[in-house]
Amino acid sequence: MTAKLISGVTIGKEIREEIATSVLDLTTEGCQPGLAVILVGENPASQTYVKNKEKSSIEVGMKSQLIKLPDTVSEQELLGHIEELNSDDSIHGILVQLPLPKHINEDLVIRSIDPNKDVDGFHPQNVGKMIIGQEGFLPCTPYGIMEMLERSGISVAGKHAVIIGRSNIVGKPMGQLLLQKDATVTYCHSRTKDLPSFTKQADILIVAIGRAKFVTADFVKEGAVVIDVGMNRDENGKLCGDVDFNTVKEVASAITPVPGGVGPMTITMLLKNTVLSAETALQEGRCKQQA
Ligand SMILES: Nc1nc(=O)c2c([nH]1)NC[C@@H]1CN(c3ccc(C(=O)N[C@@H](CCC(=O)O)C(=O)O)cc3)C=[N+]21
Repeated sequence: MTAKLISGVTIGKEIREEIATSVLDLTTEGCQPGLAVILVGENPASQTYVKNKEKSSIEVGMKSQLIKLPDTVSEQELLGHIEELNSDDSIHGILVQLPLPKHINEDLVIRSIDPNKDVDGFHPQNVGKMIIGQEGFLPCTPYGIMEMLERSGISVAGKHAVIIGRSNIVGKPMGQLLLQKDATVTYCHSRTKDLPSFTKQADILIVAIGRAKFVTADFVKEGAVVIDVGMNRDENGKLCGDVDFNTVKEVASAITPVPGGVGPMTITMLLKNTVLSAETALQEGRCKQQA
């Protein structure tokens, strides 16, 4: 059996077309959505991601603002930039690229972002709202995965979803979103004993561990849906996921590739959240009238 490919590029493109329409409407109404990205330091991977975000936001017609700071920047100065963006009515989304240098307190930085502009969905207020099912910004990677499943016609209710990884930005919220759609959810992590005994039960397997090609065919039940959140470099320096794509595609019923899977969806949902934020701002009269 060869699995159906779930393309984040194709599904992302479909959603970005919807987003572009909303951006045009908002712009006509005097509220062009604006996304600000703060990048601290010169990490090449981060620079690539940030460039990608900037390009994508411009493609859908948004205003994009990139603030580049040296990795010696003080916490106070960084907080000053966030404060300024918080009170800028032409900015609806603020993203501070993580990770930050060690001398900066990441939690403090995240908490300083106006929850109404927290398009990453990392602020504790948005995390709390997600857990109790209230409206707020959903974290982009899990949100993108839910959209991929839905738009691929994969139902979640009653399915056993097994998640490998328990980070605050992927694993934990992923389980919550799946639970909200009535999946039975199991979390696995680095201390889980006999990992394959759990993953082999999965109807939907979400892999977010950060180890290249770690999940092989013997971890996967015949017919399972496999979502690869990994972003690694293999021995040849090529981008690869946490899933051994070539063996797993022979047992899975559907699988996401890397690149071209979850990554593009993460950026798509960032744009979606920025549009949602601008729509709220317009409704609440917080939108700066633009030329
Ligand atoms: N505050 C914050 N928010 C983030 O959302 C955030 C972050 N910090 N720090 C880093 C991670 C990583 N991340 C990616 C997004 C898209 C791709 C992506 O589009 N990847 C392409 C390939 C890109 C390439 O060729 O390198 C793909 O999978 O096809 C990758 C990685 C967002 N992150």
